[in-house]
Amino acid sequence: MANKVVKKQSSKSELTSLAEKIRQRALERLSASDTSTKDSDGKADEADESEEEVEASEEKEVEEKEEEVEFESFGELKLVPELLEACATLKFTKPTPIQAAAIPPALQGKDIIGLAQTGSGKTAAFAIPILNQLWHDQQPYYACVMAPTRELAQQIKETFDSLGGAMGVRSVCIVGGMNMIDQARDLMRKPHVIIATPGRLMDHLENTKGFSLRKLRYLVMDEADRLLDMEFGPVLDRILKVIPSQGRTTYLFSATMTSKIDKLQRASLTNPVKCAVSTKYQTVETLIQTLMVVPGGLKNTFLIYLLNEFLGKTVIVFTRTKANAERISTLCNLLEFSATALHGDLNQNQRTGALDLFKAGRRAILVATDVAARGLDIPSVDIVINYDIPVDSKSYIHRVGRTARAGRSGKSISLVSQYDLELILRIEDVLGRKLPKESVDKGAILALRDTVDKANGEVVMELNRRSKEKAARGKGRNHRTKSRENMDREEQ
Ligand SMILES: Nc1ncnc2c1ncn2[C@@H]1O[C@H](COP(=O)(O)OP(=O)(O)OP(=O)(O)O)[C@@H](O)[C@H]1O
Repeated sequence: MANKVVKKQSSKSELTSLAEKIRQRALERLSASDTSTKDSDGKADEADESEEEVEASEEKEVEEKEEEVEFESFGELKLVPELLEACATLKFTKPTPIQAAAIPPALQGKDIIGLAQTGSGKTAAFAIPILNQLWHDQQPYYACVMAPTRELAQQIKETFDSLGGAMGVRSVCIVGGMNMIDQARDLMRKPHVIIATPGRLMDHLENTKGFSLRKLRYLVMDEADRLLDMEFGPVLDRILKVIPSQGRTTYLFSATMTSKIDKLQRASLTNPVKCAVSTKYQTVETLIQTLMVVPGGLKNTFLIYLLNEFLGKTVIVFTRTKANAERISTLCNLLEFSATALHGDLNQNQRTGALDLFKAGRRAILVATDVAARGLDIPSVDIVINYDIPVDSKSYIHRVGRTARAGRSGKSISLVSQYDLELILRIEDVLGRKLPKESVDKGAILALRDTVDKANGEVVMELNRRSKEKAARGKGRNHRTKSRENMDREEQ
């Protein structure tokens, strides 16, 4: 954990001195014109990174698996010894409920729709049956897993590697933002499992000689509802055209799943079994969710107040826009809360670097857009703060699901301004309950306000300056690659 300069305060005099300290530090740093701890392009893009609205219609389309089966150990699932060993090494003692529900029908060769809460072990629920089959029938390009973001694809690869390493499984991660030629070389090494974002996978299917998925046996869509959305749909349709429909097993997994028949048809499932472990869109019991009503113009101050309250904890702050993520992260650093940003305006090395810094505990705060909302498994996230309320409820579920994972506890706080009331009501509706309000120390807020506002003003000016510089540098540059890169829509 990065060194802490601010301590949790309570009395009024202490608060004033806290504000004074922060102000002092801000002034010192501003005069040194150093407003960020990392390289950033400061692009002021207000593009909305949210997902589409939750589907209201509940159409019945697949057979549901009713009975809940409990297994005391993975041994009862009759897996190959190498997989049992890997589970033991990973300290997976018994299957989680989604694993207990999905693995048996998957081992029988069924198509699966897996629906379970965030952090409940869905990755292993689809990786284990694939690896078990692969052991009996080791072939190149055996399975392909698609994920909506690069970071999630990388994480899924790590799960396949740790579960399949002992049986010699080779996997490759094919995502946007990385070198095509290196990836083509990796593909030529005939890996068994390909984990990919859709745009880049399509690129290789079209352009990499000798690479095809004609013999593919398993197709997995993780965060399937997102992949089946409009934005990925056309690329997905093209991918599905060039992989076999006969003899292919398909798994769809997510914590929130579309129930629209046309979308599910896009995935070309054959008599799927729906393994739904909890009812729709539930969050885990170990997660405490609250909200904080924030008067207009005080959002930044409330955020800094909260970060100070949670000093020493690991926090993800979610924003709706890339520009906000960059601004908040810079603001935090200026006020000496160690933060890093993760959003689609960063190049892939910066994105990977940011996540690694956070995972390693070298930054206590990750300020991210929804690019980090789905799937990322960082076990030590204590708190999720919604700086901006997501415009759809699904996104809320995925964001708060970054904490309280695998049975741990966690907390989420949503900052609600007068503009967000409707959004929060919709979220509460989906959750089926009201979110309790956090109390706030008004004295602390008042004491912090000037310092935070001033620092924020400086940050905005600095980011604008960088943005102009970048625009000037970028003028006349060739943007040929842009349209293709845009197919990895997680960047948007
Ligand atoms: N059987 C098990 N026993 C103990 N821990 C497990 C087991 N299966 C998975 N885990 C751990 O639980 C954590 C969450 O798993 P995973 O990332 O697959 O969740 P998820 O359901 O995909 O979440 P999300 O919906 O957010 O993507 C991981 O750290 C994983 O290693």
